[in-house]
Amino acid sequence: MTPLIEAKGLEFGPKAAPVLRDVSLRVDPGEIVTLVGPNGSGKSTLLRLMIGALAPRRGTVRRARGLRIGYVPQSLVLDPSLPITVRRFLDLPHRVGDAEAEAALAQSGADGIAHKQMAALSGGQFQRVLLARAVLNQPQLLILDEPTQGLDQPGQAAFYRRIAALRREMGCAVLMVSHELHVVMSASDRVICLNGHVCCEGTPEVVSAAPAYRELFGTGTGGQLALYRHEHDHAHEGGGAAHHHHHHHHAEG
Ligand SMILES: Nc1ncnc2c1ncn2[C@@H]1O[C@H](COP(=O)(O)OP(=O)(O)OP(=O)(O)O)[C@@H](O)[C@H]1O
Repeated sequence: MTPLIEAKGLEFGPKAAPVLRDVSLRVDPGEIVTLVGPNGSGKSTLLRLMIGALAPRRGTVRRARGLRIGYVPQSLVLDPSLPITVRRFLDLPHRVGDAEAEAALAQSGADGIAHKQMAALSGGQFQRVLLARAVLNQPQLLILDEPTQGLDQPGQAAFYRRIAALRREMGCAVLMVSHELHVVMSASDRVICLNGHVCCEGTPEVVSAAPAYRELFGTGTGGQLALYRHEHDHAHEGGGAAHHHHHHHHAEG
């Protein structure tokens, strides 16, 4: 299958302290790929390289010709002293028709709030409006950076169900960052565990059984991310089913 987007050998950040090293990643049409990894492991940076907002020091990102990407950023701060309605927000940066705007809001579960002020939205509504803006151009690839930050658990579950529904309706692929491991594991076709480099990747079953993943996230955390920084390279105990990338930059004990 021709990938929608394919990154090869990405390096980013200072040579002495790279943020990303030798990261390769592809997304095929229609699949849901989730990036997991500790804080500061380069997940947002990788997404920004994929959309072309950042340039890698080395490596390439190839996008399918004419690829339409819808991007939902990790956070977006709007100046509350600048009033703007949901409807007008959807006109940024390009004006859209009323029918289009309404359809996107409905698809994103944000119907009926077009007249509201952005500053007056709840966290969940705000995320759905960001999603509506991302689906306006009928993207073939939706890129979401921790889209459920600040939502409670039911809100998160509902948001991911909506993403799955959008994928079915629009046939788009999804590349997202999530810290919600149990959601990731149930909602993804493929999981990529990042820690400056790709530690392991594969189906949720394969990744959750991989030693590298277990070392990063532990097994007894009840689906919550362990919030420690993974400073050393994991040991690659032999025989794991996951596709391991070997990058031993320093000695392991
Ligand atoms: N433009 C940049 N140039 C150099 N370093 C950067 C740049 N942007 C981010 N970084 C650094 O890259 C590292 C990874 O940041 P990034 O936001 O990608 O991590 P993350 O995995 O998304 O983290 P979190 O889970 O906390 O959101 C951080 O140490 C950050 O300071």
